Amino acid sequence: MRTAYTADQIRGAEHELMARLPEGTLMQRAATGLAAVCADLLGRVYGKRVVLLVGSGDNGGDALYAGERLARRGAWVGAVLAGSKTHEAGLAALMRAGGRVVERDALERADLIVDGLVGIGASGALREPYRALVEEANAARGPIVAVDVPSGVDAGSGRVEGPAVRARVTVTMGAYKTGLLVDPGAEHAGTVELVDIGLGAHLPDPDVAALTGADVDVLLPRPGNESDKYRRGVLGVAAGSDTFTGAAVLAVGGALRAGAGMVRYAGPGAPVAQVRAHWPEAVVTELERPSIDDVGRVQAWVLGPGLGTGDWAHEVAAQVLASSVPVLIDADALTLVARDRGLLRRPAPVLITPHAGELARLIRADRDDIEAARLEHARRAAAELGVTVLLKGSTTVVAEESRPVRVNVTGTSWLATGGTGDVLAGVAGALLAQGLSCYDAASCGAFLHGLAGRRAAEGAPLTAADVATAVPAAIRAVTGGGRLS
Ligand SMILES: NC(=O)C1=CN([C@@H]2O[C@H](COP(=O)(O)OP(=O)(O)OC[C@H]3O[C@@H](n4cnc5c(N)ncnc54)[C@H](OP(=O)(O)O)[C@@H]3O)[C@@H](O)[C@H]2O)[C@@H](O)CC1
Ligand SMILES: Nc1ncnc2c1ncn2[C@@H]1O[C@H](COP(=O)(O)OP(=O)(O)O)[C@@H](O)[C@H]1O
Ligand SMILES: [K+]
Repeated sequence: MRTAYTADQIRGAEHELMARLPEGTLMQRAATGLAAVCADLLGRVYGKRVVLLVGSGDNGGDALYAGERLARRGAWVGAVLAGSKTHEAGLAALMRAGGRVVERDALERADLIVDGLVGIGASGALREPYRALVEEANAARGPIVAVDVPSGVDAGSGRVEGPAVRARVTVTMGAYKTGLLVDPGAEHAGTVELVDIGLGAHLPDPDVAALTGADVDVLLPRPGNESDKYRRGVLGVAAGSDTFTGAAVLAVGGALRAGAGMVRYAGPGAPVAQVRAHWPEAVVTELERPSIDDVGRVQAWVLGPGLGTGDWAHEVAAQVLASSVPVLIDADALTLVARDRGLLRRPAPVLITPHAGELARLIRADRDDIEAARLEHARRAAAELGVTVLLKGSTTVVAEESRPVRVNVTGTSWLATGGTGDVLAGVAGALLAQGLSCYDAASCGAFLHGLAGRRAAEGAPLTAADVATAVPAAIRAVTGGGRLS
């Protein structure tokens, strides 16, 4: 599990640790790690031009001491002093090592730029002259190494207001910051390198967590000798309408590929014909009226992709939600629930899988605000609605009350194409039916879906059906393949 923390949590841990160590120890550890990453990126250090952007706080101090180390190895190191004050001891150390203070035009010819403008001490959008410096650094030819967080990215949320550094690498001190895992911050951070400064034992429960392949391996259910199709978990899918048939096909496909023992599909005539044609494996019930009485027993439901939002759909949704098993609510069913929140009052667990637009309707927020502050809104929705929330988009996040938000680190922007969300609903629904909690089904589902997306795309467009096809390969990749139980 990769864990991440807010700026306040990091500051608290640093405070505790600093009290036990000689002054300046942590900054020296940070600078050593930072200089090592810079040296790796430069290849040969001797003779290279390194420009440090130095703000008024300790983030600038880290940059200056790393600059000192690079200057001692023969680099030409120039510091652009941007703040109202400068870390004096750091600047003196750089000077002693042969570094110098330079003007901003040195950025143009830099082989490497070190962004030490602001770290976890920043508040709000960058002010001048930092803004202009960031824009010049982003436009320069040399790669940028950001110290702790890219300046302009809010360390605690990943929020970006105004200009922000676009780093090749971010060298982060002591622990990951939440803003490095969540877009738009994550996108600005480039590759994140963690420098161990000894914070570990002083850190509280994390703010957010990201599953790794090994975590998903542990959580994924596998059939054993005692398994049969019913015990593995039967998923009901209430999706599709005479207008939207594809969503049903894709959701059922995702579920079959993600290990459901059986999938029972229920819908009207047109999607029934399509599901039958694509998936002879599914057990299909054609609904003559909006009733799920004849569908048979299931351990979980996926409700909503392509379902429509009229009276028929409302009645199907009400019946599915009146059942006593977990329900994943997606797409059109989210619209129904936004209109009639009473549908969510049920004793069994609910997982909702909105994109930002759908969540905006559900919690009456602005879509752009949600995109800009995904964590905050996913948390708010989980608390307000009393459900588990999987918020889709460039960074998918899973929120449930009293648990750290899980951030998904797989995925690719090639997934931004019609129907991939229906596949995700099927995948996560199949995991629910196999007994995972909403929290685990959502986060493992997002992980596998993202991995399947990457495998299906490999740098080129994909279709939603390709993503479903690639799900078993994604599962094999995390489980090591072939293990029997
Ligand atoms: N503590 C530790 O043990 C360790 C800490 N470490 C390092 O220290 C960093 C934290 O240092 P920090 O607390 O000094 O804050 P920091 O991020 O440098 O910025 C603060 C200054 O920036 C300014 N400023 C703020 N907002 C602004 C804005 N919007 N636009 C423009 N300016 C703005 C404001 O200055 P002022 O406006 O007063 O001039 C403020 O005083 C941390 O990220 C890590 O790199 C490591 O060495 C490991 C050990
Ligand atoms: N820019 C992006 N980067 C990564 N993944 C994305 C991006 N945009 C969308 N996705 C993913 O693609 C899927 C789209 O789902 P959704 O919006 O429900 O589409 P649809 O309704 O067409 O199925 C989600 O899993 C989402 O996380
Ligand atoms: K920085």
